[in-house]
Amino acid sequence: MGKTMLEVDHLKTKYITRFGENVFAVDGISLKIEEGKSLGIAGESGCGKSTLALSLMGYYFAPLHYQSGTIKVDGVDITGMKPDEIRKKILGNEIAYIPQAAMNALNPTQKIISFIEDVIRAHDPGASKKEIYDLARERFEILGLPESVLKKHAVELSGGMRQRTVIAISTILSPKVLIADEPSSALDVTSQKMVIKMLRNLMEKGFIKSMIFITHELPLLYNVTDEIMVMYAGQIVEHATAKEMVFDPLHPYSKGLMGSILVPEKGARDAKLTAIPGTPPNLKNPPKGCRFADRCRYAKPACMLHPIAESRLDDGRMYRCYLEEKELREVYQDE
Ligand SMILES: Nc1ncnc2c1ncn2[C@@H]1O[C@H](COP(=O)(O)OP(=O)(O)OP(=O)(O)O)[C@@H](O)[C@H]1O
Repeated sequence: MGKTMLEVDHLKTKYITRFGENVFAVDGISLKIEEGKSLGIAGESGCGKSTLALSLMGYYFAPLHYQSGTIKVDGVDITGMKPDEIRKKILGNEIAYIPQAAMNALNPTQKIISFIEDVIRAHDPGASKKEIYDLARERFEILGLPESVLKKHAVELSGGMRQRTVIAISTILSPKVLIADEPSSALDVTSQKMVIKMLRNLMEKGFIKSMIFITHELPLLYNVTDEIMVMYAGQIVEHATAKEMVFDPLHPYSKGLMGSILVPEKGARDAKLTAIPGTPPNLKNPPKGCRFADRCRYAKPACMLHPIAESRLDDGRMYRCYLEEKELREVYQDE
């Protein structure tokens, strides 16, 4: 087993609305990522993926609040750190984050090299301009980005190039964990492929030690990550290897999401992806039983009665369902 880069234990975080209501967006999430490994997080819009990303980085600014659980990066517990301490000690060198639509967040009046100077100097105030330029040039070259980009402004770059540049800037300090939230979803297919290739390259070269890749585009994850975690209504409903999740999903919700991957035509795939009837529950007042029960075609009355605990198979695969593995496989086979 490799060294554990990120370990999260029963993390609970919530939004407190201006009416004082609690929205339990991350409700007891546990996960572990080893050095050299990547984890995909998938689920419908609103299931808590982005909130999980913010929570992992200790980004607790109202209305988001920490409730309980622990987060360790390379063995160091960062759970209780203040946002200022997180910014100085963790962000950039321990955990790097690429938010949704990151490529549009670059200040258009700043040159790319000056963003890199900001990131490096936040952790090493004494670094000289030349040292920073040399490091940036070398990194850009290894990642297949032209050196000329360093002297350009963000507005001078195409969308795909801007996104790859943001990724190069965010990972310049070789973080232990990269959290990429929908890093390729706003791009055309060719640029998407280049972004994915770049992320793989960063892992292979050891410039990032581990990665979390968040997306609602499930087919992407099979090509990018070692493991996949499916989230539903703030909880994990299944965590398996990417291969298991794609070819042999166990939880009825994963089955609904993943069953579509093998359909070759994009149109058909999209049609199936939106085909799970119903909508996720309101996280202000989630159901006390299985959160997916009212959309699940295999639900039994007992599913609604009590919270569903996580079950673990012998190979370590986790799923959260009232039905046992054997029952699930039988009902799937009968269809
Ligand atoms: N500022 C906020 N105040 C209150 N509730 C919020 C806030 N931001 C998000 N939420 C709620 O938290 C839940 C999780 O939202 P989140 O954005 O993390 O989901 P997501 O899976 O990342 O969705 P998407 O794929 O659309 O980004 C949703 O129910 C959402 O309505």
